[in-house]
Amino acid sequence: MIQVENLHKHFGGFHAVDGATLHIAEKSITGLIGPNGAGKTTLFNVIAGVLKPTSGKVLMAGEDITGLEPHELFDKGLLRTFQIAHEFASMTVRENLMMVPPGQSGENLWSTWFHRARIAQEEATLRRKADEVLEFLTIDHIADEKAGNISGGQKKLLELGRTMMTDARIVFLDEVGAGVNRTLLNTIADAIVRLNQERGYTFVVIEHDMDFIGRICDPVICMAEGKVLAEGSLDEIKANEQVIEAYLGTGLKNKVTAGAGA
Ligand SMILES: Nc1ncnc2c1ncn2[C@@H]1O[C@H](COP(=O)(O)OP(=O)(O)OP(=O)(O)O)[C@@H](O)[C@H]1O
Repeated sequence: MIQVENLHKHFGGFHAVDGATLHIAEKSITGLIGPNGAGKTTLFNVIAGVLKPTSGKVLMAGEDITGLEPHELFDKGLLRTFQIAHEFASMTVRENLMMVPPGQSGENLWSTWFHRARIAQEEATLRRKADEVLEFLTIDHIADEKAGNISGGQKKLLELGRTMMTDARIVFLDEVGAGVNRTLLNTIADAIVRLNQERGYTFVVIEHDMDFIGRICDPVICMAEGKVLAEGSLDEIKANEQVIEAYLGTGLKNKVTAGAGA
């Protein structure tokens, strides 16, 4: 579905992404792992239009989407989640969802917000959809909470919920598990798997928690120093000498060589 060909992203003389080539299969939940500084987030940001590549290509279903703006990619169903913006913290969880009507690009959110007549017209439909999303994610009990007051894990679920208000087909999730308790992490994992199986979402997930990766991701792609080192099941990745070498000395070695996915 997404083909990345010899992608480079340089910051001055520093090659954060240094010739990455990879394929993300349609309807997969692809895990992207690698030691700190491997270039995972930079790669995400280039694919999702947040950063322009230095060189290389990104294709989506054969179409060249290299360097498109995030709102153009959004219209094609490709988006990466972002933390709930500061401005939305004082709105309720349900209102945060209702701010993201299908086919509505991020750039237009504010203009929509100011055109309250249009909001009013669509409100009933949006509210119903938002409530369905909250129920799907099992966070309907916090619908009326201010988004700024909910826990880190609930915020992650809300980020996921925002994608469900759109016509998303492929969603990039960066470090979903950071600072999230185990129970909510399980809820997030379940939601990702259900969205994948029941609604045909494709996911690309960056995560350092190998249990989480092992539980939901196949295949797993390992990056190091801006390049793709290996791709396969987590067990295959864990047995790969180059991968083990890349993790040596990072403190993550034990995480990649033990436990997860086994
Ligand atoms: N805007 C920037 N300017 C200069 N260097 C940058 C910039 N963004 C990222 N880098 C550098 O590029 C390298 C790759 O960073 P990136 O965040 O993509 O890695 P990562 O694999 O996501 O790491 P982590 O797992 O720690 O989040 C790092 O050395 C980082 O310092």
